[in-house]
Amino acid sequence: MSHEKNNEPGDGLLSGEWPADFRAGFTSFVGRPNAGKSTLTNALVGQKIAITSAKPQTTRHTIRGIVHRDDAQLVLVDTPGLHRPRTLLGQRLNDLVADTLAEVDAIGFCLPANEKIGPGDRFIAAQLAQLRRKPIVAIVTKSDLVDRATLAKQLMAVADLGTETLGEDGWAAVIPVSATADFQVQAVADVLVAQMPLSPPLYPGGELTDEPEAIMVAELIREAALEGVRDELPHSLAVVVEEMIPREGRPEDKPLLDVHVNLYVERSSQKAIIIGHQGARLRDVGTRARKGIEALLGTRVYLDLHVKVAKDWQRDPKQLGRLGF
Ligand SMILES: Nc1nc2c(ncn2[C@@H]2O[C@H](COP(=O)(O)OP(=O)(O)OP(=O)(O)O)[C@@H](O)[C@H]2O)c(=O)[nH]1
Repeated sequence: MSHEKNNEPGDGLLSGEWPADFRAGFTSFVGRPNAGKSTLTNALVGQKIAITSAKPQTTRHTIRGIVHRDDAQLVLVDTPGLHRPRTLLGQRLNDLVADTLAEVDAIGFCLPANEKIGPGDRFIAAQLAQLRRKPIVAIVTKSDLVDRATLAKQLMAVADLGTETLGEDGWAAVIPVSATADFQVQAVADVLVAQMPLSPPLYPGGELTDEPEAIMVAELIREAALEGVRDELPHSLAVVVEEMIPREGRPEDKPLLDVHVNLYVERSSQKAIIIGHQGARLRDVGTRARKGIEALLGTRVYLDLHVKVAKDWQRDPKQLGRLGF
């Protein structure tokens, strides 16, 4: 048997056979809030997993998507927006980011094509410079939003930022992409794969995420709950899946999963927003989230949502611990 194509993509862990030049490893996207990290992750993985939104810092959990290819496996660790700590929550997020980055094989630093390099980007670049000798690929996102000349200028400016912060060698590569227009998405994967070590596949094929199902369920609910009210509730919503248990006494071919979930907000005014007039909005959120969860888990779901007020949870270490941060 030739050793190039003797396995399903990523199935090597089970079959014990993979090409000698197979590469596998971890990578993580960093960048200012809204830089396009989640959208790029989704485009690469080909399934909607990470939350995307028009508002900054919605990605609170580290979510991995896996790109399976015949020649490589790229495990994407989606970090929250690296930003200057303001609240305690911000501090925790930054610790999480630093821990995550120390473990990955390469970093993709996302900078939007349509925004001038700013202090936020420089701050992140300076942080990345401290992770000595970790390959960093500069990814110029949203390139569909600018014309060629502007894109060329931005690529130069980004390259300059690399040599300013990392010294002569600068970034491992600079590459433009548009995740929404499907421009250069494969090229980004190629560039990142080139930075991965030679390694057998790390995960069996077909596995799209390494995240506990509960976290993905929580993300789906959070996304549904924020829809249309992001302006009122951008950062003050935490979703905790308390329980996911198969309903007893169901026929084998018609299982039902009971999912009990608490949504935490900071103020009772926010609770009212989530719930809506006579609970209409919450019912709607439940219906939409349930469809997503059923699609994700492949089983029928009974979704039980409760909204609770946890005062100032972003600043209270005890609350943060309870909410899983
Ligand atoms: N036109 C265009 N818009 C994009 C592209 N990629 C992302 N966006 C938009 O930019 C916004 C932010 O994208 P996200 O992927 O959520 O950004 P993020 O970096 O993950 O943001 P945080 O989670 O806040 O850190 C969303 O409204 C996206 O639809 C792109 O390639 N082209």
